[in-house]
Amino acid sequence: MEEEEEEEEEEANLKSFLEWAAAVGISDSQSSDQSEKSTRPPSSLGQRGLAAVRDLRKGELILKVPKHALMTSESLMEDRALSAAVRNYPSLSPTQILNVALLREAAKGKSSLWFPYLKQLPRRYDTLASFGQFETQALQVDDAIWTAERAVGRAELEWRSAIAIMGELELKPHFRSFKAWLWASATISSRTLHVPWDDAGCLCPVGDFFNYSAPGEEQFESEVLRSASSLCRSWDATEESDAEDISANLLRLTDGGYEEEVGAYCFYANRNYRKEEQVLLSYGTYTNLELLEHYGFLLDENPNDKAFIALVPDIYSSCSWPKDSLYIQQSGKPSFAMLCAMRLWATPMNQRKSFGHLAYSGSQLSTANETSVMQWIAKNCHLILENLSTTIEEDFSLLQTIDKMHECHAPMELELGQSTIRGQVHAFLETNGLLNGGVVALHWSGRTRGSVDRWKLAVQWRLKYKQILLHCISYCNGRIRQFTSQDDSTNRSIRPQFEPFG
Ligand SMILES: C[S@@+](CC[C@H](N)C(=O)[O-])C[C@H]1O[C@@H](n2cnc3c(N)ncnc32)[C@H](O)[C@@H]1O
Repeated sequence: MEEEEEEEEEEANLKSFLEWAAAVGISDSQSSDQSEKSTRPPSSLGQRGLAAVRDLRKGELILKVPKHALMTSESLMEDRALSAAVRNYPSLSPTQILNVALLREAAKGKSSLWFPYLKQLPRRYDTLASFGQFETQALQVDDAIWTAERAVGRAELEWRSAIAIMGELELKPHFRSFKAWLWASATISSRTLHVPWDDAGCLCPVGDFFNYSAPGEEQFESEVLRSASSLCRSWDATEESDAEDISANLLRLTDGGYEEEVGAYCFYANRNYRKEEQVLLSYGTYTNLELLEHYGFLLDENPNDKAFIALVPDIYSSCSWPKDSLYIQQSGKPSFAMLCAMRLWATPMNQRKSFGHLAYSGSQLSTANETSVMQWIAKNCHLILENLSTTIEEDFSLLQTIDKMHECHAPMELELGQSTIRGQVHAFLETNGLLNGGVVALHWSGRTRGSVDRWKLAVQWRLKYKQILLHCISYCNGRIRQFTSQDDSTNRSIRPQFEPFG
């Protein structure tokens, strides 16, 4: 019943928002003819989003949001009290200012110009900053746990340093709370679009309804090759020099932007769409952990996903590649830089200089060297998988159990086969206060549903991580098998400097 009421309320909010959007001139077609409309919310595709109402061609303008409808720090500063207060706190960052301004606007209720927009915004987000202790630990991998803890810590720090201005603005305690701050900062993190005049970006009504797809290969390659061409030039065209390796941090692709001459934020179809298909936008190139951190979701198939494994300090110091370029790709293949760095590291110190050029060009140095590198990587991926507290199979079962928990709302009806899973479900119920004297509480509040969703995201993330490591082991073993079945015609007599399986 509670859920039904919520859905009805959401529908009503969406309806009044769309009426408001049309009234402020947000338009999804180039003409006023309704048959020319290109998109409509909501999509019938799970996530709230935008669907094509007719076939769309690549490059076609699909949405225009005039500047006066954008919510930016600049537009919100028309509130004199706000702009005066902001002047008194020069150390606040652009994002903190937008955060405060958003909370102040939300606190105005119906008297805000953006009320219909604010009312239909999600009430809850699953970005990493909203992860509790249990959900954070469920990520299992140290790097990810650290990223989540950093996100929470940063949000808290930013909130603390904005308490004074929120007090000066006399925001009600509810809007000054850390919970409200997290809501505003997740709204900004997951919904703002880039504008040239403010680092905090803008909230773009209707424009923020587009869901995400990773940059398409075609689009990705042309953009990457263009922006990375200068780097590529110095590299040999070896099989490892795929564009993905070089470019990950070079670009942030989008399919829309603010156009000064039009005075509006304009969105274009990034490919052809069939009628009823969901129109997606590429917010940029993100790993699953980054998507989780900034947007609160992850992709089942993310071509930009990466798994980082701890390398010995000597590897980092023996090369000039930045640490974040040394990773395993979604396919399981080590990144170009990771291969170069490891080949060099596996070269005796006195030969590194002479083989540096070859290593940096992405070439294999010798069969022995390559075999050692592959063995080292495979062995370490194995060790990591062994040391994580659940296996891939257990994570799969746990995800099924979590889905059932969602459906039946009463976990005591669940068949909890494996003891690891039983233990994890028990820990979840206990952490969320759902075990009343050993009996599972039947009432699942919105808060509990949020915790279940975030827990599921954490398990999905760690499962993807483990699958990348597993693919990597297969990749390395495949390479080793290749070497053992072929003559070492490229052996340049460099001996590995370590015994991987010592
Ligand atoms: C800019 S909003 C897009 C519209 C959003 N779905 C809504 O309900 O308003 C970005 C948010 O949409 C969701 N989202 C976007 N793309 C997604 C995808 N491919 N899969 C799952 N969720 C997605 C995430 O919650 C993300 O934080």
